[in-house]
Amino acid sequence: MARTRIPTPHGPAFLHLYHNNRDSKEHMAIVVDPAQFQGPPNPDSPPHIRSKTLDAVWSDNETEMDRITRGAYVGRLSADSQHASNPIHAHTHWTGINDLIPSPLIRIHSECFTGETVGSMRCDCGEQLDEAIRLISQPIPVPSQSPLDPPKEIPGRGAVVYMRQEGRGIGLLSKIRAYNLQDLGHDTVTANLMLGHQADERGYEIAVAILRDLGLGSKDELGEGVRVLTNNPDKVKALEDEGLRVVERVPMIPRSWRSRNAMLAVPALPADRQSPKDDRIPGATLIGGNAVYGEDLDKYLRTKVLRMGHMLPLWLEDPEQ
Ligand SMILES: Nc1nc2c(ncn2[C@@H]2O[C@H](COP(=O)(O)OP(=O)(O)OP(=O)(O)O)[C@@H](O)[C@H]2O)c(=O)[nH]1
Repeated sequence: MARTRIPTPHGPAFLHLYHNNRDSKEHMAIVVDPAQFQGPPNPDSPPHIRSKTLDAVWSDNETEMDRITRGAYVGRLSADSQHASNPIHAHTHWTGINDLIPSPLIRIHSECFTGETVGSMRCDCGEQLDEAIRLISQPIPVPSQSPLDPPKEIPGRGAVVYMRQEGRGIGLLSKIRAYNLQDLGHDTVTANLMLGHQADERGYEIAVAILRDLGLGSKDELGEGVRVLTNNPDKVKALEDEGLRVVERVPMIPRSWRSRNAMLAVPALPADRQSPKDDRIPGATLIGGNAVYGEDLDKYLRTKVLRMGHMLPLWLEDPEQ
């Protein structure tokens, strides 16, 4: 594996690139943990999110420069600061107010060339990737331990695991064929099935192995269960089945659905159809409708809710009804 620093619009992060022995792809983790840029861990703050394989010594003849080049350095690498990590100290356990701060926030993101690179409006994948990094980077309020202490904040911490599972695992070629079937009127689930695929062919073994390498969600780590950003209950179950310790599901609301304009565009709903806080909504119209989201994205999101059981806290209205 290798790691490097990447500045993002939401703050600094580390990009980790992983090889694996299950497939031929390179999967990634974008680690948000700004405290790491300030130097080695200290026992009074949450542990740094560090890769165990990165910090390990790889061979007897590995030089300091080899370790630095592959990313095993602490703090921010610069011409004045060039020290490889000391694997013994890289995973200092935190002795502090462990139970007062929320567990790290993570998202498993699946590759989407069309949505992320081309900016296709058939899905919201590009927005979701950016939004996930933004949400993970949000400062976390820490309750004060005595009435005399002012409330504090610590930097947001967590990771996006970027899995090379294009088209929910069916690959780009099949996804493009599925798009054409969608243009004939089929939804994303039916289009997959017509091509001989399952609705969702993704697996999470590698994603959980990456998180384990980062010390996140492992049952053997001190207090580091994870909060998972997703609306997909099957994803949460699949992650738990692979051994991830999930302490909370955090909804991943499409950004535009929350915007003021979207809310203003909501037609008045009868009292018996008020939006519940966080549950699957059978039946019904995309708040804001095509004017805000576009027809293709509208259909994509509706199918996620109505056919794949995604938990979006918004009313959907079926135009056919
Ligand atoms: N087969 C197929 N895949 C699609 C289509 N549109 C987007 N995708 C893929 O769907 C995946 C994105 O799904 P996610 O946004 O992670 O959705 P999810 O994991 O089911 O649920 P959330 O975690 O709630 O977002 C990516 O791999 C996209 O390439 C489509 O029309 N057909």
